[in-house]
Amino acid sequence: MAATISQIFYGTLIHSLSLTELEFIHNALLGVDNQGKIAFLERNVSNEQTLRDIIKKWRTTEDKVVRLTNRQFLLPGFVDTHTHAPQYPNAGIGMDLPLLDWLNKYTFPLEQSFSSTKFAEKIYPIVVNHLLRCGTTTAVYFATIHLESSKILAKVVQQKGQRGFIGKVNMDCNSTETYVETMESSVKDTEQFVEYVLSLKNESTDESSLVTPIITPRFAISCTSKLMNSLGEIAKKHKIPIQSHLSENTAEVATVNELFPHHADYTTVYDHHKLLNHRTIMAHCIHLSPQERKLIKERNVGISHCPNSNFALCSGVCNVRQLLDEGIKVGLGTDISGGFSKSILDSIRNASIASRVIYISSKTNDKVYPHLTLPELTYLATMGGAQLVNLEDVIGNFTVGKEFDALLIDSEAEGSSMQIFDDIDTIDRIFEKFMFLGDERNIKAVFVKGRKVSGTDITNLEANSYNDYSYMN
Ligand SMILES: O=c1[nH]c(=O)c2nc[nH]c2[nH]1
Ligand SMILES: [Zn+2]
Repeated sequence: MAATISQIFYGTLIHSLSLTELEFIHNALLGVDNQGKIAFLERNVSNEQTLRDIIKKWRTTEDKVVRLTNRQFLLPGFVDTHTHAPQYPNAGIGMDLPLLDWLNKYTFPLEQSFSSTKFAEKIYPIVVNHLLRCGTTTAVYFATIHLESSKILAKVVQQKGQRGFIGKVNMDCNSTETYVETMESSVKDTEQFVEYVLSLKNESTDESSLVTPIITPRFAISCTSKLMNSLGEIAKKHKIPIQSHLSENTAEVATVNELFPHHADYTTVYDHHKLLNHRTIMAHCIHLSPQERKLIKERNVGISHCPNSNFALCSGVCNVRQLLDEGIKVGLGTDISGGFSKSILDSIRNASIASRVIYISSKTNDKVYPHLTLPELTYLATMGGAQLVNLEDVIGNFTVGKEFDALLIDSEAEGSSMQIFDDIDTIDRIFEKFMFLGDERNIKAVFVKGRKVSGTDITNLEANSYNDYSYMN
C-alpha cells in the first residue's frame, strides 16, 4: 500500500550526491510521508498537469503542496558534529588564551555552574532553540559532568524535536578541585545517564527515537586509565557512540605524552582503552602524525573539523584535504565556545578559509593541498556529518526512503544580508551567496523527520515574509 503523504514541496532542491557532486534539482516535487520519510522525488515537473498527475498517483491532494518561489530552495539539514551546550553563555568571550589555560580560566568555572539543575533548565532550551534556528537538525553535544543537568539537556533536545547525541562528560583527574568526579561516581553516573537516554527512546512519542547517548571522556588529560577502560566497556555493552578531543593543541599533546609515556602517541592512548571504532567522533585532530592518521583510518573513526575554534584558540589549522585524501570521515563542528559561532554556516566559511590557508602555504612545497570546493563544503556540513553519526542511510540528502531533515531557504527574507540581483543571480549563484553570506534570517523553516521544529508559517510562501525575531529573546 502507498504511504500516506503529509506534505509535498515543489521547487528547487540542492543536495550532495557525493563529496564532489552537488545536485540542483529544478521543478522538483518531493513528498514526505506521515512517518517523516521522503516517499517520492520527481525531477523536472515543469507543468501543472504533470504535477496533478503525480499527486493523483500518490492518492493525495493539492492542498498538501508547498510551492517555493524562485528565490527559495530546500537544503538538507546541517549536522553539528561537535559542540558544548553548557559553554553557550561564553560564546564570543575568552579568546585571549590557548586551550589549557582557556579551560581553567573560562570553561571549567562555567561548566561547574551546571551543578544547579535550575541553571541547566534556563540555559539548555535557549541553546537548542538557537541551534535549530541556525538549521542544525542534528547536533552532537557535550554536556557537563553532572548527571541531572545532562539528563535535562537530553530531555530538552527530545522535546524540541532535534536529532541529538548527548554526552555526560567524564573527568576524574587534572581538573579544578570543584569540577571533577571520582572514577567510581563517573562510571556510575554514566551508566545511569545512558539508561535514562535509552529510556527516552522507548517512550511512545514519535520524536523520542531521535536522542542517543554518547560516551564522552573529555580528553585523555582529564581521564584516568581506569575510567577510560570502563567507558570503553559501557560503549561496547550498549553499542553506543563515543566522542572526545584529540590533538587540538601542541601543549595538550605534550601533556598527554607525559601522562601516558608507555603509549606511542595520543591516538594510541585512546585505542589502548578501546575508545576508537566506527562510532567514535574525535574533535580537531590537527597535529596527528602519519601513523596516527593511519590508525584513525583503520578504526574508521570520524573527525569533527571545528575551524572557528581552531582559529579562536590559535590551536592550528587542520589539513582537511589530507584527511579526505587518506579516506578519513570528516564532518563539521561549531565547538561552542572554543568556537564563537553557533552556526554551521560559520563552520563552512571557516573551513573554506582554513583550507585556503593550507593551500597557500603548500603552494611552494612538493605536495600541494587544493582548498575545499563548494560541493565539498556542502557535503561536509550534511552528508559528512551524517556519516560521522552513522546515519548516512537515514539523513544527509534527499534520497527517497531517507528521513526528511531539511531547511527551507529564502534568499530574499526580510533583513537578509544577501543581495540578490534579478538579472544576474541564477539559483546556483544564490546558493553560493547563501553559503557565504546567509544567516538564520534566511532559514525560513527547519524540519526534522518531516516535522517543522523551527521557523515561520510556510503555507503561503509568496505572501509571508520572515519577520519573527522571537528567538532573540
Ligand atoms: O575546544 C575544546 N573545548 C573543550 O571544552 C575541551 N576540553 C578538552 N579539550 C577541549 N577542547
Ligand atoms: Zn570541544
